[in-house]
Amino acid sequence: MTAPKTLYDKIWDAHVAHESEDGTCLLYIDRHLVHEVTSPQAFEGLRMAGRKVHSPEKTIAVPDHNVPTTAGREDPSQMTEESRIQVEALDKNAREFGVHYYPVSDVRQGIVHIVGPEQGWTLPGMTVVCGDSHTATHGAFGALAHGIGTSEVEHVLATQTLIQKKSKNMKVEITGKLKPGVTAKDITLAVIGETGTGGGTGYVIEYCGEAIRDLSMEGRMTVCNMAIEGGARAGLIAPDETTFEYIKGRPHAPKAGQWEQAMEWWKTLFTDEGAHFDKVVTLKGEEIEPVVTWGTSPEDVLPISGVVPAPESFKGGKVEAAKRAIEYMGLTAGQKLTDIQIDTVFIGSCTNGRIEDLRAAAEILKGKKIKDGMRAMVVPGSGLVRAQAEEEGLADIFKEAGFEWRMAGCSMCLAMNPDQLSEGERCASTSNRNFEGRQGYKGRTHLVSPAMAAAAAITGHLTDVRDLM
Ligand SMILES: CC(C)[C@H](C(=O)O)[C@@H](O)C(=O)O
Ligand code: SF4
Repeated sequence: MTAPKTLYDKIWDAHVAHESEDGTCLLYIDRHLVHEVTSPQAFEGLRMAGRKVHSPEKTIAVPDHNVPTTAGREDPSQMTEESRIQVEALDKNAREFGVHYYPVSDVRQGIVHIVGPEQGWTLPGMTVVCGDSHTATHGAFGALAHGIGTSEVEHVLATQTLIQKKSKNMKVEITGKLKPGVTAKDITLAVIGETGTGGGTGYVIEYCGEAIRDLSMEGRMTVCNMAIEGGARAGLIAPDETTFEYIKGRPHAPKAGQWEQAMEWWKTLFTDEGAHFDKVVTLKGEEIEPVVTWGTSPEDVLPISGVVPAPESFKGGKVEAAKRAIEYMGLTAGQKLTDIQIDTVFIGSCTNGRIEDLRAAAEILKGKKIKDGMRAMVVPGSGLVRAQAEEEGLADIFKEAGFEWRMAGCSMCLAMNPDQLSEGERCASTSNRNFEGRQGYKGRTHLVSPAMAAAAAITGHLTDVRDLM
């Protein structure tokens, strides 16, 4: 009998094309997602070497980071020079090298990590890479998915392989049931609050347990999306009926005839009884509260009922970091989190820009208005999410509440397009990073779930969404 394997071991073993004595491997890559920020030099490298894209049929390109989200955005004059150059380069490269391409004018355009699963490109047991750290999102399907650098993008374009060393196995188990008002975003933030941003360094995380099994595919994507903020190479979840159900019928999913064969492989994708994990973290689902970040690192997580911590309550170098974070965020130690006033709300990003996220926010906003003076925007993760939300009447709920209803893109998640915070503005954001200046120069970010973002938009301060339910 062979030794029991983890899900990660199984996917890894199935993709190793060559292994060197020092353990460095050449991995076969099933899907390569490409966006405009990290690909221009890679394509240019190919061009200069006179090479072609090895597997254009496995390469998917979509502009997302720089694209404006307002009407008339096809007009290049809406972008800064730098943004325009990147978007135009992707357009030229995608067409010239013949890869799958969803330009801004295509309703399927959106954030690469939302478009991939939506179109059925991401499937269980695959290796998926992209020149983007949030590629971890695709791990929700039981795929080994992670970010790569621009020189690796060029390598994958040219060879459909990647040089990698294997990470260690980590298990994150969320037992039991979540309480009402607690979501996948709260799980993933709570895990980072527990492990810290370095807790996953050197590991691939497998998320498991009843609370994970109970999540929809979209919730699972939210969880895996932030594996990277926990420091992990990738995050993954074993596929099950929820996964297969989601995939079936998507444009690039296996068709009738091929489906059964695919399922044979997919059904083997679970961690064997007794397989070894190098690290295990367990959280009780029923103990997770709706959470927010108070500082400038995704690990600065607290239940919404908490107070801004005293820097002295931290250890070692963290004391100084906490002092700086509190100062940057314009807060005082001991201040109740629910007393923090918010002036901007951003609902979107590859963490929380899917239809269920919009439904969750709309559910809270229905028939209500956002606080006077509040700037609030919804940026659907793809054109198809946007269309679906319009069809379901969610767009009307957002607009009637006072939200701006935008076109798809990364938007204020990292402010590479015109959607930015101005100095000192404070945002409740459904994105994944609260770094200094991430959403605009000297802007301040509190990471929350979509329902919590909606609650803050109504009250004008960080709010326990359960008070509005
Ligand atoms: C621009 C891109 C390389 C970057 C990433 O890799 O994550 C961005 O998507 C982000 O979220 O910060
Ligand atoms: S939505 Fe944000 S986190 Fe996701 S890819 Fe875009 S910039 Fe990165």
